Amino acid sequence: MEKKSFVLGDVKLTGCKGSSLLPFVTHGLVLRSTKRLWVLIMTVVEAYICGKKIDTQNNKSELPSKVVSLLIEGIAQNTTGSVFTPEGGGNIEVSGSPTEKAILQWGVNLGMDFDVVRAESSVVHAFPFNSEKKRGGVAVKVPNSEVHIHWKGAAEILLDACTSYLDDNESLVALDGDKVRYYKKAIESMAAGSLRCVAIAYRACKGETVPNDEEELGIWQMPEDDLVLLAIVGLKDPCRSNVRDAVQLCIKAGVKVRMVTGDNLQTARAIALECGILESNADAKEPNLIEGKAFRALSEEQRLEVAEKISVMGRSSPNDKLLLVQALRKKGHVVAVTGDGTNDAPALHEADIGLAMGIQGTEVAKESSDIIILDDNFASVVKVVRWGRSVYANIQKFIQFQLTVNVAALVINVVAAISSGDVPLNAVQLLWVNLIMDTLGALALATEPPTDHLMDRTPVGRREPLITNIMWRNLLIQLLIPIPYLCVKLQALYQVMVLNVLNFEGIKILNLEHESNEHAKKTKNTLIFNAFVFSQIFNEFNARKPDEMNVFKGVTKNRLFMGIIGFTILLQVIIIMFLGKFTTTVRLSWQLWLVSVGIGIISWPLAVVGKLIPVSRRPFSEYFSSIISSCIPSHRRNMGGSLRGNEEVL
Ligand SMILES: Nc1ncnc2c1ncn2[C@@H]1O[C@H](COP(=O)(O)OP(=O)(O)OP(=O)(O)O)[C@@H](O)[C@H]1O
Ligand SMILES: [Ca+2]
Repeated sequence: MEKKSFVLGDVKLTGCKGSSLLPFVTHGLVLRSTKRLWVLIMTVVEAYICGKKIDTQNNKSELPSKVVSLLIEGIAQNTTGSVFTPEGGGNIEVSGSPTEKAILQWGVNLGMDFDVVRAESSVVHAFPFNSEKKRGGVAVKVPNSEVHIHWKGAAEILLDACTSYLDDNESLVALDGDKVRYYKKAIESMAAGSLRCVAIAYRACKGETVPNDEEELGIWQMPEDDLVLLAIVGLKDPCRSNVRDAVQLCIKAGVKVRMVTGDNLQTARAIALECGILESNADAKEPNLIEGKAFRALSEEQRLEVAEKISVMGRSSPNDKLLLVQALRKKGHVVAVTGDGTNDAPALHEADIGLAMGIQGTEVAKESSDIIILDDNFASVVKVVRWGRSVYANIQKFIQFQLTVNVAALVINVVAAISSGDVPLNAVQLLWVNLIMDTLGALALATEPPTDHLMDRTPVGRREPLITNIMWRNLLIQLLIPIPYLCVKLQALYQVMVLNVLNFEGIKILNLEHESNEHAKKTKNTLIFNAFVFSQIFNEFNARKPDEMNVFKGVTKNRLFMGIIGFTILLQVIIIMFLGKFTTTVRLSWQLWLVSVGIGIISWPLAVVGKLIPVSRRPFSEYFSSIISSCIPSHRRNMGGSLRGNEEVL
């Protein structure tokens, strides 16, 4: 099935789970299952070869040639990247994943001529890098009819499979306890410095031990023990400068950022501290910081318990990422996952929102995601949250506006019809009112650009109602405008209220007694209609900011909104002044125009008063449910489950 997609700044939304975009964007939590959103170009900055640390800038001269040639062979053959030398000279170009590129570039610095080295031996079998095993390898046939098995992978894992190393004199030395401790310490110190550690090892086999025919080769397990350690390198992932700020913005917006990576726990910890995911060293301990293996070993209940506390998971497998997403979703969280590799696909798919990376992301990752981050930058995730919240808030604004208009019109007409058999707002007028609120209102309110205020809000829970208590309060307060009119209709308090003037007494006060009864009634109804429309026009400003006092903030920047308000007023004037026949209205004097606008503008101070009334965070619907469930025993039984469900979310 072809996915619809559209590009929004640096993100591209793909339409397979489009509806799930809304919940995420308002609340939730970003779980990065890749470090790539964080970093720029990786480079090898530390290396341990021949049992000692070497200078990565000037390492060629101090190394024995056999070690260099084996390393170069491994780097050139055991890679998914490549090196391109432009014809006629110029800088060489390396391609591949960031890790591959860094290692290839280091190989070039060691004197590797990529094409020449690859032509010298032939690959007989390959085991592509695998996130589960954290290593990748090739078997290459070398000219002396030997087969070299080259492995490259997570340092401490590969180190465990090594039994010897080549020393300065090119002789094979057994890896004794001291040397293993030395290497482990080196890995720890590199990881603490936020370096990604990769080991390169090899093993020589006799040609006869490798199967010849294709079929046998297909099922052949390349030897992965008794390896000779060639090098351990530390790759630096420089953090993008804006990542820390973006993480802080997420935290402020109530979005918890977690890092789940295949990297070593210490590397992950150092990077998390650098990016602000972990605030201090005190934070960096279990269960905030956990290894994939430990998380995997927990029972399902235990996983549910610790999942919420986890900030960083290191050495995770693709399945750990999936388990964490599942646990968090079970806990009622809305989960967004970022990922690049094929290994991230299950987690991306399982998440409420999957965000794949546009540049580094594999096709599989992109296919499993809802949003593609075109610039591979975490700051764009913040943009997604901002825009998503804005869409959600705009829908809420529109709903509130529509409800106010509809309920007000309905109440006016129903009460009037019941009390006097006469409807002040006729069908054509209601059609016009509908046009204002449906088409023009939607255009005006739904196009409000995102504001910083959106990022200060707390997230909206998965089961929170779309119409919040604040919206109900704003709606009810606006209904106070037609109340005087209704009171008159109901023959109560008619002396004091504004719209009173417009009905029974209105004809007298508006000096319409000398006019024909029919004309006087039409003038009164026109005034009601005009005042009603102006109330809605002014209320459209209130609808922009349901929870802020200053409803005019940034209004001039939204040209479309201003244009629509102007256009609506213009159309209203045209209707009243020239299209009376059509809407059964009459022309109004300037005094009555002032009265209409005056009544309409009451909507502004009313909204301010309304916002001073505090509302509870608990949805009104829940109060009703509890009242009903306490009254009806059977209802209580039925509601039990869902109420408990809600409590868990809150
Ligand atoms: N091309 C590679 N060759 C060998 N080892 C690699 C390679 N890429 C990564 N590794 C090793 O595997 C670890 C990362 O594993 P994995 O790719 O599963 O993690 P990830 O979370 O997907 O990482 P990323 O942040 O790069 O997306 C690294 O710490 C490194 O030691
Ligand atoms: Ca990855």
